[in-house]
Amino acid sequence: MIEPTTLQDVLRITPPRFGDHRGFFSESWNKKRLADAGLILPEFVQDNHSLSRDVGTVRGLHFQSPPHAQGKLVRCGRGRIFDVAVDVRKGSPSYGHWYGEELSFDNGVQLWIPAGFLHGFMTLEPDSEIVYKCTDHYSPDCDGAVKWDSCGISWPIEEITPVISEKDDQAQSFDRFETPFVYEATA
Ligand SMILES: Cc1cn([C@H]2C[C@H](O)[C@@H](COP(=O)(O)OP(=O)(O)O[C@H]3O[C@@H](C)C(=O)[C@@H](O)[C@H]3O)O2)c(=O)[nH]c1=O
Repeated sequence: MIEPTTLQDVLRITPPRFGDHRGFFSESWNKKRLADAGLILPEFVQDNHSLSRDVGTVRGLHFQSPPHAQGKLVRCGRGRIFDVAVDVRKGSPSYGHWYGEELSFDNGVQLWIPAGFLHGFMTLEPDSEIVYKCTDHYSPDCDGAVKWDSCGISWPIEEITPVISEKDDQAQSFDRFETPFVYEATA
């Protein structure tokens, strides 16, 4: 099932799961199935997987600038995360707006986040894992971050100090961020 979100071009994808007495089987990515449903995504060239030990770990908000901008197809492999996209396409009607949703091992929901959005997440269970496909390779020279708490996002756990990387702690705030992305209206 492919569903819109409150952000144009960010999509929610829920692949079917076939359950039986052993557990379930699911095609977590099937290019043809999505194309048959009308969704043709750019080619994926890298798969990423990270583990976050503590509840309240925040990674983000990240982006890669052109020419190595990345679209990401994100899911939770274990545990639960609150995954967020922020529209930073200059000229977009929803510039600066964010969308967040709980992705979990149990719900199997995926988010398609195209280039032009910041991406980040907060873990809601210990030992949560995120798995995501990317449309461009990692490019440290194009890597950038915006401070996780500078975009007005309503994070689900507000009462704890998040576990974050030094890089994310020193990230620029959203009001100083000069976006390298430009909105291109789709038909
Ligand atoms: C992102 C990335 C990192 N690395 C290395 C660099 C560094 O030594 C180590 C950890 O990198 P980071 O601290 O940037 O990892 P992390 O904070 O998990 O970064 C990720 O966050 C989420 C929210 C995203 O959307 C991703 O695109 C990516 O930016 O892994 C790669 O080798 N390839 C990659 O694609």
